[in-house]
Amino acid sequence: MGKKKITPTEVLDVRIRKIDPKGYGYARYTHPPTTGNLGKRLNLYIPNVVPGDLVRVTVPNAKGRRRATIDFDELLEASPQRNLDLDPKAAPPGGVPLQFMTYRAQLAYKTHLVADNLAEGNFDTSLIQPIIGMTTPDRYRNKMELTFGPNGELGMHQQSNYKRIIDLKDSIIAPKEMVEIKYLVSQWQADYQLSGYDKASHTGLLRKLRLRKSFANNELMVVIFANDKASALEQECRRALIDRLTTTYPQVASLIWIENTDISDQVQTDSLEVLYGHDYINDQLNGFDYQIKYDTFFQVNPIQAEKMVQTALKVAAVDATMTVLDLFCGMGTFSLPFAKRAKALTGIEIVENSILSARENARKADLNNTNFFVSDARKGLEALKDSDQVPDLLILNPPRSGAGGKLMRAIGRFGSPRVLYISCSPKSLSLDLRWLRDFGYEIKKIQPIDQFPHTVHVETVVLLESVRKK
Ligand SMILES: C[S@@+](CC[C@H](N)C(=O)[O-])C[C@H]1O[C@@H](n2cnc3c(N)ncnc32)[C@H](O)[C@@H]1O
Repeated sequence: MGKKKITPTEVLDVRIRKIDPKGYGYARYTHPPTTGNLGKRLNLYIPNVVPGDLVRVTVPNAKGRRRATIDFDELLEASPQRNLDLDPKAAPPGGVPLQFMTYRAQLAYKTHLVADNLAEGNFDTSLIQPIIGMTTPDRYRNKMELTFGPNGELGMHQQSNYKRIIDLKDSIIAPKEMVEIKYLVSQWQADYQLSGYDKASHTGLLRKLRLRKSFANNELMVVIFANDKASALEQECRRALIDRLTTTYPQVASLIWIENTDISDQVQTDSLEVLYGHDYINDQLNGFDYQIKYDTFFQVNPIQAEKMVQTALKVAAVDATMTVLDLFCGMGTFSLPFAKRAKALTGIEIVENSILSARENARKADLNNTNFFVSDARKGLEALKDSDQVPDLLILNPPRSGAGGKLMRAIGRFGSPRVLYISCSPKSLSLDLRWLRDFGYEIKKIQPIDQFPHTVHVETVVLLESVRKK
């Protein structure tokens, strides 16, 4: 049997051309004629770099490869877009692929992202307003979700290898006390020798740690997802978790244990036990109170969320004569401020807990002109179709995957004179908006807002008007 041919490892110096949608730097290497691999191109995807960096990489088996995802060995030349305050090798991972880019460069990158995606749909990109950024773009998140690994890790899935959990040391976007609570929980786990969940064998107790924080009220929620009930814990172990958390952090207003025995990684609930406090925390946004449960969606960056709602109100120019429909309304982040100015507002949302909160939040704000109901957005829209009143303004703020063609066509047929689309994905935004063009809608305003510094995501508020003659 002939020996398998081993092609040599190559050490290459490459310049980063751009950041791809997942946050990897992209570099291209074309093999020179002398290597006998003439003109063949090797596409390299390199984390923790910025466009313009010159880096050295070692690529195993380079000759026959077309692509490689690989860490760099050495930063040979830093791009002007690089944040030189951060040690290029020292910063921890954690869903923040742009953390090495200056914040100014991040904002420019995101503006391009919005423009490129809208240009692909042949939309007028001259309507794009200067992006609204943060003054201090660090430690802004009010929610973190960490995974327990089978070897005692507690952190994030590695981007290039989902099975591997990288223990979280720190994160530029997590509030300090969330990072400290991570250490506290890890210590408790080690002291009581509790196993982390192993997805492959479906064994191990602890699965996920979800932390939520109200910046406005200084309240914390700690949620542990486990493969068994809390009653499986010994009394002392359970007591230690509660005592350690609540004495060190008196702001813990809710500690919840959720049993999730499902084989899939989806967060689901077999049973829920409140170990301490309530099953919610209270937060505020734009002067409204919001009750947040473990599974209710709430905008993750409260400082920017306030600016986003203010922008939406300004762009849509709602007044007391207008009726509003808010699809994907969540707990009413947009609904409440809009209802305060409008004649009436209907909100539709699929998560029951969110609708219960939205009703309660509206009641606390003395808003008697709201009507919230649990439904899939498209089915809810269908149900409203037969009522004689088409709302003057339709708001939609779908998840990152977008609304999709079926719903967008239904919105087009529904025929509200104005549509306000708030999107956290320029790609799905551009795809969704193309559907509305066929129904005679034109874009009037486009406002990007950086809700997610250090990540590749960006929020965009778009106002459309129907220009079709009735
Ligand atoms: C990006 S969030 C926006 C929520 C709200 N507008 C806010 O700002 O807080 C999207 C919301 O859509 C909800 N959702 C997801 N799929 C849905 C569907 N098919 N129909 C209705 N709501 C849905 C989610 O539960 C989530 O609350």
